[in-house]
Amino acid sequence: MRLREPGVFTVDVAAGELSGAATRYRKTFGDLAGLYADEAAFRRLLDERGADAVAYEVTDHKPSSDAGDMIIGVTRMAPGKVGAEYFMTRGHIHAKADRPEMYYGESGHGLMLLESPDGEVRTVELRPRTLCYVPPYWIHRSVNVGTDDLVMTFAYPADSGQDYDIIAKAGGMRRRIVDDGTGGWTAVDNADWRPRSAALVEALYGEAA
Ligand SMILES: O=P(O)(O)OC[C@H]1O[C@H](O)[C@H](O)[C@@H](O)[C@@H]1O
Ligand SMILES: [Fe+2]
Repeated sequence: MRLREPGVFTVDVAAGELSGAATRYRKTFGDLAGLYADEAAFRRLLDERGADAVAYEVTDHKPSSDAGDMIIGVTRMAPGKVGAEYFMTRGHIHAKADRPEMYYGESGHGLMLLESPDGEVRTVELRPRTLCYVPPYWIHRSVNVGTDDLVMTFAYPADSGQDYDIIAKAGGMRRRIVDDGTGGWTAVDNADWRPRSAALVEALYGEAA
């Protein structure tokens, strides 16, 4: 049996990264076209910051993509809004939909926005030392509802994969996280959202249905 070597990494909370991790994934504002409700505000943001400005960045350790192995890393998200809508990640369901994930708040104030295949919605607030469990089959997206960088450590099974189309095909997630008018957050309906067909929901659940 050829074993992998143990790894040790440092969560650099101030830098918002996993020091020593080999891979880095960056999403710029230019990558996030179509995500936000207020398109004019989105164009203004691109003009002000430039399409290449980093919206969020992930540093992670991906030892393999084997079933039973694990990917660990750190996400850092900038604070801000597009119109009333707080900055968020693209969001996904795992390509192997029955794979879970955990997120641990390191700094900042965030939310995990979750949506089940048949359109149930949950929000979990993330603050330092909050551990959020994302169960199998839930679409998930992080939202920075604070005024500082949101930094989270995460871990998920190495064979999970990410499917982004599930959100795009539904016209986004069912709810949008917006400023409540006093600097807090509230969830509002996304008028563009369309329910998934029963056949698609069943296909996602596969043999577990
Ligand atoms: O994949 P996105 O929806 O763009 O979110 C960015 C990242 O969020 C989390 O940190 C996940 O664990 C990463 O695997 C993911 O890549
Ligand atoms: Fe995930």
